[in-house]
This record gives sequence, C-alpha cells and structure tokens, in this order.
Amino acid sequence: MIHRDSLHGSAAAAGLVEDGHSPAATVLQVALALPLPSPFDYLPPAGQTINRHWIGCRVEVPFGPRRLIGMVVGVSARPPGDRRLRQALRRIDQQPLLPDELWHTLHWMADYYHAPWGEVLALAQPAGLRQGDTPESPGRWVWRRCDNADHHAVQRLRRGALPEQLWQRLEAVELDEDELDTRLEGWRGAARRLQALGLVERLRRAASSLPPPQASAGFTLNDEQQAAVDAVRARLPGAANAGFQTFLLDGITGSGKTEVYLELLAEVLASGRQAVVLVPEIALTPQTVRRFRRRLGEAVLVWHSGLAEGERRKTWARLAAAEPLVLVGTRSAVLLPLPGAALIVIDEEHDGSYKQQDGVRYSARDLALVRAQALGLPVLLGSATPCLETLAQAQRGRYQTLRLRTRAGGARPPQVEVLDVRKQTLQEGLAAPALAAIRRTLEGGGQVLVFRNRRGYAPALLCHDCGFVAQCARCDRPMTLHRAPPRLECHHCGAQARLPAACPDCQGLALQPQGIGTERLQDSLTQMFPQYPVLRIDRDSTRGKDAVERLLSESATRPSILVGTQMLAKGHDLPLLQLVVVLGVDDGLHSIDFRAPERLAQLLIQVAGRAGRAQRPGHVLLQTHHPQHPFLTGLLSGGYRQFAEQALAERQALGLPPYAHLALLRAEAQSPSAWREFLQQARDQAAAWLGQQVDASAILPAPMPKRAGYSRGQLLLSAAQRPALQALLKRWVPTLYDLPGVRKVRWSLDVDPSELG
Ligand SMILES: Nc1ncnc2c1ncn2[C@@H]1O[C@H](COP(=O)(O)OP(=O)(O)OP(=O)(O)O)[C@@H](O)[C@H]1O
Ligand SMILES: [Zn+2]
Repeated sequence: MIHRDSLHGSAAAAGLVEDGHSPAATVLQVALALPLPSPFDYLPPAGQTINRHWIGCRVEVPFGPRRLIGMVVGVSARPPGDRRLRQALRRIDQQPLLPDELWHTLHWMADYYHAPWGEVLALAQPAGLRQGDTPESPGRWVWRRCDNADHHAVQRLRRGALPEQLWQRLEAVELDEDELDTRLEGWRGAARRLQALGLVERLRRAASSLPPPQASAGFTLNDEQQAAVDAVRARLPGAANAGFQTFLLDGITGSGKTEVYLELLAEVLASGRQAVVLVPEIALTPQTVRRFRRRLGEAVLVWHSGLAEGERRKTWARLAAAEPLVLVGTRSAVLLPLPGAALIVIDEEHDGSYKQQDGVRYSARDLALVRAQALGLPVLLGSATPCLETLAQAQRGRYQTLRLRTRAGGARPPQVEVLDVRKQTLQEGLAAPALAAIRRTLEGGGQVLVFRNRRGYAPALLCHDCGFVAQCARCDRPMTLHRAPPRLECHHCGAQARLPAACPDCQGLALQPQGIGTERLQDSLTQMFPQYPVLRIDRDSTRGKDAVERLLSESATRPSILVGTQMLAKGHDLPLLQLVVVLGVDDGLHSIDFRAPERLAQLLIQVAGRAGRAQRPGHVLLQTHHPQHPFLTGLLSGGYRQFAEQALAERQALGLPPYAHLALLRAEAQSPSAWREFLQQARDQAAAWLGQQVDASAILPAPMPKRAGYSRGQLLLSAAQRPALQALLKRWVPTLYDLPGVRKVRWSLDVDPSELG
C-alpha cells in the first residue's frame, strides 16, 4: 500500500513541467499513447510560439506516415541536437484538458508504475477525447413537446406503445435523458419516432437549471454505523478537521457498510460536492445501482467498461464541470476528473478486480489513496475481509479502523461447519449430509446456494482406457468440457475444440468427464430435486444484459437452488438464502501462490456471508478431504481476523508483502530461449544496482509456462523498502526498451503484482 514516502516520486514526474518556466522554450514534449518510454519532441505548429500554458493541452502531430493525438507534457529550451524535429500540426486545447490534481496524479502513476506517460494519460480520457474531439460542454440534453405539434399525428400513435407513453410523460414537462434512462426503458427509439413525426424536440440545457437531487431517508443507523459516519464526516471538506485520512471500515458481512456509505454520500451531495464509489467488477449490478439511486436520487451515475462511448463522454464532462454527482464505478473510475470531490469510497477493497492486469498495471485502490491525499479528502476502504496490505497499514496506525461487529437489522452471522468427505461416497460431488441439508432447507421453504468456482460441465475430459487428457495445444492445460453447447474450451486462452467421438490416442470409446463444474452440478441437482428450480449463475449463463438479476428474481421468493461461481460471492442480498454448500475448497488449499490462502479465506467468508442475511438463520457447509488442515480449523475457530494475524506473521517471517515490495518483469515469446535471453540481459543490466537493498530472483518459467501459444518466463525483484526498489526501477526500466533481446519478446513490468503468474 502506498504511503507518504512513495509520494515523493511525483516531484520527479513534475520535473519536466518545471522546464515550462524557462523563457525561451522552443520544443514541445508530447506524450503519445505508445509503448515507448519517453515523450517525443516537436516544434510548434507554424507561426505559433510556445509557453508553459501549452502543458496539458492536446496537439495533433505527425508520426511516421500517421497523425496522432498526444498531450504536451513539457516544453523545453534544449536545442534539439542534430535531429531534425517535425512540426506539430495543430493545438487542440487552449487550456489544459485535465484538472491539475488529476494531471499530477497521472504523472505520479507513470512514475510509480514506470509506464509510458502517453499510455497513462490515455487511460484518463474517453476515446473521443483521445482522438482529438473537444470535450462536451457541461449541461444536459432534454426532450420536450414541440409547440406546434400536429394533433393528427398524435392521434395516430398506438395507445400504450412506447412512443405514446413517452408523449404522455412529456405533457407539460421537459425530461432529462438521464431521467428517461431510469424511467422508461427503450425510450430512445420512441423519441426518434416522435422526433421524425415533428412532435418532440431535443434541447441542450445548462447544468444549473436542473432540479436539486432528490434523496430519500435511510435506516436509523445503529451505534457502530453512526460512529463510523461521524468519524469520516469529521474529515469531509468544510468540517473543522477536514483533510486527508484513510479509514478502514472493517465490518462483517451484512453489517451495513453500504448504509454507512449512503449516509455519507447523501451529505456530500447535499453540500453540492462529488464522490466516487469504487465497486468490484461483478458487484456493479442493476441491484447495486438501484439501491444507490433509491437513496440518492438521479445524481448517481455509473462507470464501467461496458458503457457506450456517448455515455462516457457525457459523464466525463459532467464530472469535469464539478456537477454534484456520485459516481459508482469499477476500477477505471478512479481516473475520472473530480474537481468537486469530497469523498472516495472503495467497497470490498480486497477485491482482485481493482488491479489492472494488462497495459498499465495499476491498483485502483492505491491510486484512490494517492488522489485522496492530493485532494485533501477522506478515503473510506470497506470490507469484511480486508487485504493483508491494508490490515498492516491499519496496525501501524496509518489508517484509522472503524468496526462494525454485528449484522445490521438483527440478522445473525451464519454458522460455518466443515464437512469431512473422506471415505464418503459422493453423489456428483456432493456428500450425503450435504444432500440431506439441501433437502431439509428446501422443504423448510429456504433457498440453497451450491458454490463451485469452476464453470463448465467438467474441468477435464479423460480417456479411461489410456489416460489421455484433452489439452489445449496453446496452453498445455486440460480443456474444460462444456455441454451447452457441447465443446471443449480452454479457460486460459479461450480456444475451443469439438468434442472428440473417440480417444485421439487409443481410439477407445471410454472418454469420461473428470471432475465437477457448475453445469454438471446444475444437471445433477435438477435430477435429484425435480420439484425445485435449479438456477446456475456463472459467466456462461449470464451473458445477456441483466441476466444475473433475471435469474435471481426468478428464484428470489421461493425455495430453490442456486449453483454458482464467485459471481455469487458478493454484492447480492438474498433474503431466503439459508444454506451454502461449498465444493472444491481443497483446490484452493494446494495453490503455490503466496496469496492463495488469503484469497481463499476472503472467498469463503464472502460466500458464507450470503447466508442468513435476513430473518432466517444461515448455515454453511465446507466440503473437504482435509478437515484438520490448519487453514480451515484456524478460519473456523478464529475467523478472518485471526487468520489474517497469522498470515501476516508468516509473511513477515518469509519476507513477503506487505513486508517486502515486489516488481515482476514478465516476458513471453515463441521460444523459451528468447525470453531467457531477454530476462538474462535485463538481469545483467540490473546487477550493478542490486545489492543489499534489492534482490533479484533467478530467471524462471512462469507458474503457467505456456499460454496462448507463447512460452513465458519471469524475473522477480524484491526489496524490504519501497524507495530502494523504486530507485532501481527508475534507472533500470528505461534501459529495457533497448536491450538486444527485446525484439523477440513481449514484456511487461508489474509493480506490486497481485499475482505471481
Ligand atoms: N441500520 C440498519 N437498520 C436496519 N437494517 C439495516 C441497517 N443497515 C443495514 N441494514 C440492512 O442490512 C442488510 C445488510 O446491509 P448492507 O448490504 O449495507 O451490508 P454490507 O456490510 O454492505 O454487506 P456485504 O459486505 O456483506 O455485502 C441490508 O439488507 C440493509 O438494508
Ligand atoms: Zn489455451
């Protein structure tokens, strides 16, 4: 986790900006969204002179035969040497596109993750802006009836159809597009019809003419919730003690963390300011958004990767204009302009989706802290299972911990039990006591969740005659068998293959599914419990829009079985859910990644936390062959808190994060010799700067040595002190681009990697 010392990097990033003050600047330093380490020098467009006000403005420049849009990150007086510089074609912005604070945070980010500035800057701009469009003026589009609407046309509208519904709603009012989005599904088509008939028109309205946001009151908070709200409130802008502070809201599942956020967010809106709430990717469901809108009204906007470009630009512009809004979004929402920010919230702060796994590998959680510090705001991290990095910071007193120890609204925590399956006959992966518990729960009118974190029918297809296993040729891993539609699929690279009729090795006909996936569980549970609906929730069954919601609402009010992967582990309130059966616990016990136990503990606690959230008591069964495994006995007797304390002690003893800081250099190539060569050159290059402070591992194949046809290797750097690691990276990374072996590999640097694979 990032703390004060690491922020000093920003001074270096700001170095170029300093050049801007030199009086005789003649060269523009332009960051382009290319995987190259430094900005490019250009002369200004003909007839224009440069000064520091160019910094932060976009320019169009020639690049080879192409024209690219880049951002001026510095201006300099340095003579260009013998190189002939090309001229920029045009200046796009007259003033910086990004607010100051965001600009500096992005510089910090490029510096800290050792990523090209141009790529970092591009992350903070919707596609249109990256292509040189001017930002939309803040304000909103509204629709209203035309004054001279033709009444004959109105009479021809079919009663009850969408155009007619829209027409009715527009009687004597104009409606905002955002409002229409929430109130009338499919209104856009209807609006276009009415517009074509000359009945309605679309107008731009200034943001200020909007009605004030409408919010409704929440629950009466319990004492712990209230104390949490009070502590954060004391740091909000305007309060006597206003300023940066990181809070950890450490509250058990179902303890009402979301209510704490909502209470604070309502205050932020009432004071006319902005807030961001980061949520995990799979938690950004319509259910979540509805809950926020119900409480906070129309001032809630969403941000996620599936958003249409138009929406994106509109949201970006409204935020940039400091409109009072609450933005609920996934990882990249942390890079939006927030000139009016008062609070940043990170829900389920331990969630893996906050770490970007390609391109610029940033942690949205860490960046949120950097931004909060730069903006002088409180930042609230919420979780029932905080990550160890966060807990370590809290122990050191860097974060202030706020606790919610009881479930809100009188619900009790679920009762968790290990179910020893050794020597038991399993029926389709389920032990007899688990099946009996499922039956009892259904007969008592409750809902059951069978959790298995493997989608598909079976994790492998095996020939019982000769032992052949169907593998992905590009990844050397077993392919997953799927039934609907029948196919083999590689879950690592997405490759698909037809099901072989006979064993390709021995031509035998004894091909058998090996192991259990969610699809198979759904099939077998449907046969075992034919009177009850059995619904499956995983990535395959939920491809359509709102599919999760639809499936959940189908089962919400009656006894039923849900079969699901980690998609079901968070963000859902299922009032009837009484029993959770967890399969495949043992898979997690044997992983080699040092973070595997932490992830498994988090997953188990979160899944268990879905049970018994309302009036019915919750019960959780963990099926395992290792009932005495210290991980399980520890988690059961001492809960997450005790697990975390032990895990932290182990990490300290072994010199692992959070007591060490890591950077992982990955390389992949057609042949292992190519990545070995590159990594060896990289290691040699670093050798001079290694030593007591920074350690380099041996060059090793990645835990998954082959993927999508590429052979993969890695080199791990670690240091007890973050500044030592950063100092090395700063000198080292720029040299990697020019190593002789670089042309034969694809490489990437991951600072604070969350996975060592
Ligand atoms: N003060 C309160 N009084 C009554 N009910 C409450 C109160 N606070 C929260 N609840 C209810 O308790 C349930 C759990 O609350 P919430 O979803 O906010 O918990 P959470 O800690 O965010 O849960 P999780 O992290 O497990 O998803 C919800 O149904 C919520 O409406
Ligand atoms: Zn594959």
